[in-house]
Amino acid sequence: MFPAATMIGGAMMAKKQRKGSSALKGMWANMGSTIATFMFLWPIIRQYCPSVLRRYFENYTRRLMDFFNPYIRISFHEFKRDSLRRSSAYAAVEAYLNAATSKSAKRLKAETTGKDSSSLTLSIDEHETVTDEFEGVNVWWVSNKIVSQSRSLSYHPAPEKRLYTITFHQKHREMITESYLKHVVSKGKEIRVRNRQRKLYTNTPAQKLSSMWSHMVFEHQATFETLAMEPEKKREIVEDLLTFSKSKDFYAKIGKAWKRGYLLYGPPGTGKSTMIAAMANLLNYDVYDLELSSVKDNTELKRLLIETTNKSIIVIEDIDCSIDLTGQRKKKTEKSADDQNENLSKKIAKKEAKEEGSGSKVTLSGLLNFIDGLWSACGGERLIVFTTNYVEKLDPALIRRGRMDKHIELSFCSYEGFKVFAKNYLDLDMHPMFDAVQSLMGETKITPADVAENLMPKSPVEEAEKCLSNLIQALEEAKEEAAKKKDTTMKDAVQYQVVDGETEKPS
Ligand SMILES: Nc1ncnc2c1ncn2[C@@H]1O[C@H](COP(=O)(O)OP(=O)(O)OP(=O)(O)O)[C@@H](O)[C@H]1O
Repeated sequence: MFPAATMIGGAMMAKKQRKGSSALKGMWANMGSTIATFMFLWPIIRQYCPSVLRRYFENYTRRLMDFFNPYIRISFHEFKRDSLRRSSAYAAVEAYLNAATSKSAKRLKAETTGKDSSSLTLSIDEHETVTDEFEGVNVWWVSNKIVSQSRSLSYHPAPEKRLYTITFHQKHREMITESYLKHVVSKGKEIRVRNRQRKLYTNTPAQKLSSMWSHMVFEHQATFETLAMEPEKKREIVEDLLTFSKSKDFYAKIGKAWKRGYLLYGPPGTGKSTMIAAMANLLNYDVYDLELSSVKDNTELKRLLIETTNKSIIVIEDIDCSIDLTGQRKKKTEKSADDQNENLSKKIAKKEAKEEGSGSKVTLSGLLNFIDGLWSACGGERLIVFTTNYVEKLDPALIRRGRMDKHIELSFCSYEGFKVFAKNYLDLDMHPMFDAVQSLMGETKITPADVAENLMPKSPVEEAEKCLSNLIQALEEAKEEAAKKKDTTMKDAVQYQVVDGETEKPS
């Protein structure tokens, strides 16, 4: 009895379900044909419908669809609105997606970027959708591209604007906006730091208008290990740099912008530029090599500063002859008597030639503002490095502590410095010829650049002894030269006394 009743009930249920599903099918079929008819008619409506009415209609259709659509979309645009600066959130999302989802994507872009230029980096191709999962919730990311048709945006470096869009169900809104997106951005930033390919930027005048940063990959191999310098001094500089890079909270606590100024001074060829490269390699920073004579005025200087990124070194080389920082353009330099001044004259003349063309109007106050004005506090983790061969020629305001926090003198090569070269260039820790080098270095001056040049093997088979004897010969020549110079100076002084004597007592 019971099973029979169940069977009848089951049959009735099945009949009801069949009826229901055929009604549902009919409804879908009707809806499908309505949509098809509408889509067929829409171009005709679009053509004859007045534009105001059409916009009104489109607007309401979108609102209606949004009302029924349970999915939320958030976009991350490559460039901030009305800005040439790349959005850091976009860059972080890009890095995150490339690492997290490129394995599941079906269409990928391959580029030779990254630390090793021989290896390929894969990233999601345009219009590709990838799924990511976070705490059991699925989200969908799409990579998009908008090609700008507007002529007014022709100055924009990228007429194609890229964006990433994330779509998720509205019931996960809180979790996605408060946890997931933070997770994506922080992970993406971490990945970027790990894969960072450091860049060397320089400001080049764009079509004689204003200068813009352009960059190339920074591949200088100098490190503090290869830098020839007294070990104690080197350790102190390395500690100073590392302490700076870890002091974000300290700078915030004392209310100072997170930046530090370094003044590197010393004769040509003593390793100022080499030290900047070693600094960048130690801290993994980008380098902005600022050519002041190409900067039109203080406003442009400010803009260039704003465009620099965190974790960077802003370098102004040969600051003493970059531009006239006293308010007046430097006059053509008179021919100086000694070698050092001759060197300075050449540098100034070269910069002046550039200035004549560019007409830089950057002033000392503009530069001081650049270093520690309000704008300089934008961003953080930046080193500002000035180099000069003639520290005494600089305006004290420019290099006072607080602006240039650390003054580092790079001087002639010491015996300790030579030992670093011998180890790096010749793989020698000790050699009987070292004594001769040490004693000559105590008697005469030689720049690290000259030591490097002499120790460089001139052919693949040249032996270490030959390189050392080249250096000894160079040191002996430098000693002789110095002695000759001293002799001439003394003779001149004696002559002068005699002439003086004669003037006092004419014969
Ligand atoms: N202290 C050093 N350690 C290692 N190499 C050095 C050092 N000083 C100079 N050199 C070598 O000499 C070359 C020139 O040095 P560098 O350009 O750094 O000198 P500089 O002080 O910046 O000169 P300038 O004042 O003319 O710009 C470098 O390529 C490097 O090989």
